[in-house]
Amino acid sequence: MLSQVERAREFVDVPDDVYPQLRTPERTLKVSLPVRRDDGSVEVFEGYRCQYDSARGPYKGGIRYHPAVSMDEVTALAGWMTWKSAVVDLPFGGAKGGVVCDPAELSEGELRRLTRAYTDGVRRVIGPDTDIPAPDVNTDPQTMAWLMDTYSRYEDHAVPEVVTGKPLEIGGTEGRVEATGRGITIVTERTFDYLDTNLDGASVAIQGFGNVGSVAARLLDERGADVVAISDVSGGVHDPDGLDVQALLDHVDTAGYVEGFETVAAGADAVTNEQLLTEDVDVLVPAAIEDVITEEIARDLSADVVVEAANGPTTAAGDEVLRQRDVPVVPDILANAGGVVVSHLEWVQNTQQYSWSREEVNRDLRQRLTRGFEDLLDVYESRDVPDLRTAAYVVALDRVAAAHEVRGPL
Ligand SMILES: NC(=O)C1=CN([C@@H]2O[C@H](COP(=O)(O)OP(=O)(O)OC[C@H]3O[C@@H](n4cnc5c(N)ncnc54)[C@H](OP(=O)(O)O)[C@@H]3O)[C@@H](O)[C@H]2O)C=CC1
Ligand SMILES: O=C(O)CCC(=O)C(=O)O
Repeated sequence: MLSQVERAREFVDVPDDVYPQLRTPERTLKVSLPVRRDDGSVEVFEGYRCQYDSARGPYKGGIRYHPAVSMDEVTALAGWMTWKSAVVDLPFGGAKGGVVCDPAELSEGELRRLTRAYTDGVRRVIGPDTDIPAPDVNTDPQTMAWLMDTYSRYEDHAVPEVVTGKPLEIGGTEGRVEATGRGITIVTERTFDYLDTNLDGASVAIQGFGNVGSVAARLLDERGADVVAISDVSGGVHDPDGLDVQALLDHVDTAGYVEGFETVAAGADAVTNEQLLTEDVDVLVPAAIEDVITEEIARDLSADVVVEAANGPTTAAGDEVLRQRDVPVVPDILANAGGVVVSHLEWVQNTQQYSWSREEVNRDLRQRLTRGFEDLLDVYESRDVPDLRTAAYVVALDRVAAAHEVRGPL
């Protein structure tokens, strides 16, 4: 993350006394979370909340449950949230949280108690005007409902605006569950317009079939693209004539994993995650975890365009190879910003006790992502920046640095 900011700095006039403040998070809280397991024993989990920068507004960012969560990971993710909010011009700073755990090994009751323990642990640093969490990997509207409920118990009244991505029944917004995947579709359309090519019939490979990957697959398919490869942690499936996305959704609903779809779908073959990432397709959409496009994968990558749905899917070395090979990469901080754009609408609705329709939400999402894309292209075309990622960081760094500067010297 710092190398990306460093590269953008060559093109932005960031005052010397502001830049050091952008290189480290403002605060990181580490919490120990005692949770009663279903067998009566107590296990202590480790959780984090990193608040990276708040110059432009309250901290904002998701919470992840995953075995690989660490302080370094949440710090990088919180930094990316800062640049993401800025590139689409939301009045937010950046944060991220996480718990080191394997949710597949926890029952619903254990997940609820873990979420309550996490909320107890971080409740003094989060709040509707200070830091507003949301879903990320392995967390969902139900997780957000438990968080909202636990936080509200301390306040003696309901505080829906402390968290976004909630169920509709407690102040969630229409369109948030689909927002990130819908945003990927909007950004992919805009990329094809820019490259003067047609998305109809374009082949797409998607790594990750969770919230973001599955919605992107469904909407890209509806939009006329051919989704030819999809994977999750179990492996992937490939069909050169296009997968039946709805049938795969049904299969995952019953079987739990993508694996095995090739045995029930005519024309589909099993592929590994590595094979999927190097498929010869028009668009590759990494929508799972960080660091999957390594230097080696980048050398073998055959896609014409990469649209980064995951946060940080490309390593610094992989990025360098793609830059040298002139493979256009639509960077995560713009491509997957649809989630936080609609989270912002949810937060505004909650603070104003108002609600917008799904059509209004989707219209705002399209407008804001399109404007973000235009801002990025303005920089890309008018300044001598090497790639779209650097252009996005120039837009974001400019805005965050300006906020620090106008708030005055130390
Ligand atoms: N949710 C949101 O609104 C936003 C999410 N993002 C980013 O998008 C990415 C996906 O998030 P989201 O869809 O919410 O998460 P989910 O937990 O809903 O889905 C994650 C998907 O990735 C798969 N996966 C996990 N590990 C691997 C692996 N090693 N190889 C291949 N696939 C793997 C999972 O498989 P399985 O289910 O089998 O474990 C699952 O299909 C993350 O990088 C997240 O930070 C970005 C912006 C907003
Ligand atoms: O909706 C949000 O507030 C943030 C979602 C998120 O964690 C992300 O964009 O990476």
